[in-house]
Amino acid sequence: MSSLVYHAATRVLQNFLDEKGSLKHLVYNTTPEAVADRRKYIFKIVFSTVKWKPVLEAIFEEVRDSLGTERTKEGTAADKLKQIVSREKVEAGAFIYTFELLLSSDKRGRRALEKQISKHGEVGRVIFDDSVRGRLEDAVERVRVKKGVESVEELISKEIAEIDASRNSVPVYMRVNGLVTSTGEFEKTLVESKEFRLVREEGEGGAGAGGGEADMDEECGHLRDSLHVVLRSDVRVRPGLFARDRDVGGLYVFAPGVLGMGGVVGFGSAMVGEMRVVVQDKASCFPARVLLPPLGGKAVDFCAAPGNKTLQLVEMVGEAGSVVAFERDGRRAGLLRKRLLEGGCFVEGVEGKGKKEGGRENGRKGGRVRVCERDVLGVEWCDPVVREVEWGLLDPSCSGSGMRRTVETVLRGGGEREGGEAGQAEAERVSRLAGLQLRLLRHVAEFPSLRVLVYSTCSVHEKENEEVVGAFLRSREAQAEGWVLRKAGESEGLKRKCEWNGRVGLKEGVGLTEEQAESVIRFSSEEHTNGFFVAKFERVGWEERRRERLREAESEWKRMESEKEEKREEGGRVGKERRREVGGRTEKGKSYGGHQPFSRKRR
Ligand SMILES: C[S@@+](CC[C@H](N)C(=O)[O-])C[C@H]1O[C@@H](n2cnc3c(N)ncnc32)[C@H](O)[C@@H]1O
Repeated sequence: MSSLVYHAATRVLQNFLDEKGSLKHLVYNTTPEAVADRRKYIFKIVFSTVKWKPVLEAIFEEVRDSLGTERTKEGTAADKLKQIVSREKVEAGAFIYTFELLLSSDKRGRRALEKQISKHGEVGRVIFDDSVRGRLEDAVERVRVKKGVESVEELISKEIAEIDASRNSVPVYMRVNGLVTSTGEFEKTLVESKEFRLVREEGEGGAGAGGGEADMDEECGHLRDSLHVVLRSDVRVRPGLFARDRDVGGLYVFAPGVLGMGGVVGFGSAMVGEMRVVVQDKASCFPARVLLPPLGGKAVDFCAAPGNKTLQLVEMVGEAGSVVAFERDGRRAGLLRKRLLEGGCFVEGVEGKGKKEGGRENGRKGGRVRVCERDVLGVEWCDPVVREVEWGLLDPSCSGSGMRRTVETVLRGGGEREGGEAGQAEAERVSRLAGLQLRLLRHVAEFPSLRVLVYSTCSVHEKENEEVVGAFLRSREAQAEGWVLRKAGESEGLKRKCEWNGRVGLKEGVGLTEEQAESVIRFSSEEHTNGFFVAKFERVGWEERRRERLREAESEWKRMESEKEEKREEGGRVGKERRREVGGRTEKGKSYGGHQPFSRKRR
């Protein structure tokens, strides 16, 4: 194993511990080209080390305690080990080398390191030094005894072990990006590769070589239930199975684990890399499908990054339509632009794949998209950028409580936190988020042309879902503008009427009537998706309101613009007078009595 692999793994782990990104992102986007073909292995090393980090910390503590009372001779391996484990933040390399030496079940790494340890950094050399190895092994034994477990394997916390085991028990969803390819082409590519076979429901047509006896699950008697067949299939067997999703057009279901450890196997790396398909949970595909902006429509994604739903909207409105995508976070807005360009969009004001020589757009099938790096709450209702938009999608920041937990999130402290102080902090966070979600809904409800608005979260908390919807419907803005709740599951954008909404367990008093509570869609693991929520609002009497509101918007915008202009002029005049007062010189640190000579536009 080349030392480059371990250097890269150490850097990835350090960046992960410094919260610079997810493991996958760091491994696949920040490691040098020289180790490109070893990335899967690097991911494995770092992922396993992260998983064992609590145990490694306990081992370091033991070593610290035993060496702390010992007078080690300066410059010896024992003395250096003492320094390594005593640092306030133990460096990433110490975790990786100790993991390989003591805990990894795959002994190849350890053997390779033993042979070539001189090529590694000081931390690696110290940990693999024969004179300290015994101390480390003793420390593991003491940790095991303290925890009262039989074997080293049992040291991993039950929680992490469970999550690790469940990682592969949910399907993988891939949505065909119609801006770059088509469902027919996608199916054909997969089937012709002989790597995959399409499992079809009875009466379903299309490309592929499915159907027949193999589509039956004899064990449980489910016949031609494609989701079921795919879910139960073995990801290691070729050809693998995949199926069309029954609710969302262009969405495909693959067996759990089809995305290899950290990477995408075979066909996927190219397809995902070229954004011909987007790995997107089924529930997260619903908001855009429920909104269903028509061809030529003017849509808006109020909280857009990283852009999965924006891509859907751009495809739906087609060449004659347009999409405005807001994102308040600069870094995420950059990511949004990049993904939209790579996903085949024509992004206004940005050169990229969307444009071809001679100014013609390259294979463009979708509408233009304008990325606005702005906080939606700072966008005036009469601002021309939103004045014409009719189809709105609001997918704001939320607690993410519906997202499946991963080893990474648990180790970062993002596990389920109920009760105690952590529970209290989480409850406060959810309340704060719910407040922001409601503010956003009330704010965008006044945009003059908006006729349909879809609200979604990846939360399972009623506080962020039903309660926000109820409070919005009772708000002054919703009442004045005529917003009402519609049945989200009956949208024509779905392949079939969606009647499951997981009402079970819904607490009383969330502020919705029985009928309203049945109009929203709640996803849970029972639907083989992440926890998710979708509500659809429509503006009653939209056509008449729109004309009137547009007139008001135009004159209000003019008034605001001229007020701003007056202020600018006034600022300039006062500034000149002040300068005259101080003899034409601007003195450093001089206060102008709190007056700002040049007012900044509110954002
Ligand atoms: C849940 S994510 C959106 C995911 C996105 N819809 C997708 O499917 O890829 C929420 C995003 O909205 C952004 N956001 C939150 N509040 C915002 C606001 N007031 N104005 C603009 N963007 C906002 C966040 O920075 C974050 O990137």
